[in-house]
Order: sequence, then C-alpha cells, then structure tokens
Amino acid sequence: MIQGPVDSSRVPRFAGPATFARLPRLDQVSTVDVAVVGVPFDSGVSYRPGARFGPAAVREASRLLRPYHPALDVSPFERAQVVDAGDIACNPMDIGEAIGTVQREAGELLDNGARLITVGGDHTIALPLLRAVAQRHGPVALLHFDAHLDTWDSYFGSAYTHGTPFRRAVEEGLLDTSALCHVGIRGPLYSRGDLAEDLALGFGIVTASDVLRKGLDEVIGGLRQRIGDRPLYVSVDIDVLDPAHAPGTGTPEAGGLTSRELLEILRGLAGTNLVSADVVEVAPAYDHAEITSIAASHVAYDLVSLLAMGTGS
Ligand SMILES: N=C(N)NCCCC(=O)O
Ligand SMILES: [Zn+2]
Ligand SMILES: [Zn+2]
Repeated sequence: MIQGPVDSSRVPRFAGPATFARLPRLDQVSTVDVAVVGVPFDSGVSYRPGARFGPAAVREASRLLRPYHPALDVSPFERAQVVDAGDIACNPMDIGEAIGTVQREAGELLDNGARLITVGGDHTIALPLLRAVAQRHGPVALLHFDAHLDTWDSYFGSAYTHGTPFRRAVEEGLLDTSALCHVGIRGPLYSRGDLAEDLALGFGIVTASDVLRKGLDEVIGGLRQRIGDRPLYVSVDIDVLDPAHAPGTGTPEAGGLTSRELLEILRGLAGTNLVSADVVEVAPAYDHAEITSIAASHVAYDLVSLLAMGTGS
C-alpha cells in the first residue's frame, strides 16, 4: 500500500524533522517508485561555495507543498510511492571519490526500482548520476536547464567540476547526442569557441532570450520534437532562473527565466519518457526569504509529478 506524506491538517507542517514534502523515509516503505535524494556536495564549484547546504534547505522549503498538482491534474503521492531517500554522504575532500559514491548509491536506488529526483549539491554530480542512469537505460536524451553550458573542458587542470559534467558525459557515451538541448543559456562566455565546441558535442541551445522572444509554446514544441520518446534525463541548475527568482546560487547571471516560465516548460514535458532528474546549485547562504529553496522545491515537485504520471505506464 502506498504511504503518503504526513497529513498537514493533523500535524502542523512546521512540526517535526523535514523530509521532502513530508514524505516517508526510504526505511519506512517496502517498495519505491520515485526517490528524492540529496547530495550535499559542493567541492566542484568555480565561484561561490555553499550548495552543500542545498538539500537541507530544499527539504525545509518543501513543507508547504500540497498533495494535488492542479496544472498536471495528478496526485503524485497517490499515483506512485514517493519517498525521501536521505542524503548520499560523499567525501568533500576528494572529488573523484565523491563522484564514485554518488554513482554507486544512485545506482543502488535505481536497481531497487526507483526513479530519482536528486537535489544538489553543485552541478558536478550530474556526471555520476548520468553514469548510473545510462548504465540502466543506455544513452539518454538530456534537457539541461542552466544559465551555463557546463560543457567546458577543465578548470585549474581539473576535469571534474561543476562547469564540465556534460562534456564528460558526451565523451563517456552516456548521452544520445541526437537529443540534447540546453535551455536558459545567457551571460558572457570565455570565447566564441565555447559555442562551437558545444555545438560539436551535439547540443542545441534555447537561450533565455529565445524563451522571451519565441514564447513558451514554440520552445516546448521544439524541445519535445528534439527528444521524442527517448529515455529522458532532465538536469535543472537553479541558476537558470533570474537572480531575482533565485539569488541563492553560486554563479548567478542576470537576465534569466522566471520561476513561472521554468515551471511551464517542465509541465510541457508531460507524456515524455522522463527517467530521472536533478535540481542543483541551491546555495542557501546567498538566499533571502527562502526564495531560491522555495523555487527549487516546486521544481522538484513538478519533476516528481512528471515521474509519478509515468509510473506503471
Ligand atoms: N554549473 C554552474 N552553476 N556554473 C558553471 C560556471 C562555470 C564558470 O565559473 O565559468
Ligand atoms: Zn549554472
Ligand atoms: Zn550548471
């Protein structure tokens, strides 16, 4: 029998320790369809640190989520067994070891039949998550929501950073290179060559400006066409949002999406073959009034809802 969240009409939603959306913990259920798992790791950042505190902040901000999603017309926690699988504890002093830990523990959850919504943590963790997913589904389509390309080659000689996960993922054959797109790209680059290299890897780009000028329907239509019915991984760097909508992040760039635009695009993915997703780069120390962690908790809720809608199909 599916176990839902704590009933907020009986137990005030501000009481007790936080799990995502007040859902049961992994050890409180016998089967799992969707697991929300934290990765408190930020040793791969190039600018402001602090995303290691993201999972805890997103759980706190998720206390107000309610069980019915009107825009998608789904009660995700009735449709699927959704749990909070806690945090993957990884070594903050050794990026290589941490990547191995994330790959192994995410893989164990996937092997137990769960699809994952991972809450970071910095964007480095997308690489081991994609490794774990591709091992089970083969190369996946990728929608990457971000201000940044994250296909750079290295930082300070290091190949494994939050600016490089998607170049590594293409090199390792984890992605279906006919079905890749960044959404929300903006801001200064190192050179024009960044775009040429990104294109050569197979990525399409929907800029933040495209979202404004083309509008949501055209953008959603184009994305759906590109990914088709392939197994799809969605990676959301919260800095895809304008700093007005997500100040609490490590590498903010002006001119981003509103949280309303991002949620609309995610809802436009209903019916696609989403297999797992992440929400990364929430750094609560730079946040105000929980703006960023509230936005991230709603993004995670929409992703959980999309996964729950696909459960059993
Ligand atoms: N993945 C995120 N958030 N940022 C990457 C920025 C890399 C840079 O400092 O140029
Ligand atoms: Zn970014
Ligand atoms: Zn990123």
